[in-house]
Amino acid sequence: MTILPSSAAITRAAMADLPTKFGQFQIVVYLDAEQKEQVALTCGALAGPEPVLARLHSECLTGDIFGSHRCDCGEQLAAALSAIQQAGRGVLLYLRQEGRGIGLVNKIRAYALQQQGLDTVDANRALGLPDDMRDYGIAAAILRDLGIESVRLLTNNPAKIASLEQYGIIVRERVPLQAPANAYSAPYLLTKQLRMGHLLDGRML
Ligand SMILES: Nc1nc2c(ncn2[C@@H]2O[C@H](COP(=O)(O)OP(=O)(O)OP(=O)(O)O)[C@@H](O)[C@H]2O)c(=O)[nH]1
Ligand SMILES: [Zn+2]
Repeated sequence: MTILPSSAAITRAAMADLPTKFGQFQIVVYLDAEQKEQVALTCGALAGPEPVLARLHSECLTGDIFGSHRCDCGEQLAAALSAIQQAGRGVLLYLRQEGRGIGLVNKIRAYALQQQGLDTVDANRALGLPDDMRDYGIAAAILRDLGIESVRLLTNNPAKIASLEQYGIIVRERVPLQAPANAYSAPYLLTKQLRMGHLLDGRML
């Protein structure tokens, strides 16, 4: 495997304690090269060779903030924060890659197409956009800044593991993070399972 240089320029801009309904975190805010605010929520002492329980969470305004049933993001976010607190040591990166990197306007355009019957992959393609535009160079740079060399990654997405490893972070273990499907999210989760290679247990529909 070729290790890509994780040259993403990030600056540690601010840091404070953040008590939450899940437990005590520290929030660290970074600025990336585009001056976008990227966030790490940390729990416990992270530096060193011992693998750290980690979640790389891509921004989903509709799921994370509004409780949308179209996707599993909000539930995954809550489950990841709980799991990190339970472990007593871990990190959640909140990455500003809305809509798998296509942004909110395009994601909502893709939702409108999904309303007409396209699935999440074909909706992106109908807009002339890639299935997934995300890059994990910024995530790798933040993990490295926190002194993290290897992780136990909370994900169902093998592409996320491969991409992070390309930037030189060792993924020691995949920790599944599966939210229950509902009537709205089931077709979306089925597409992720069948067309995007997500490792989801059971039948979605
Ligand atoms: N383009 C597009 N993006 C979506 C859609 N639904 C959710 N998203 C975005 O997808 C991202 C979350 O990606 P997921 O594929 O659910 O999860 P993942 O992060 O790849 O994989 P996990 O680690 O297993 O959760 C967020 O940025 C969401 O805003 C959709 O229908 N179309
Ligand atoms: Zn979502």
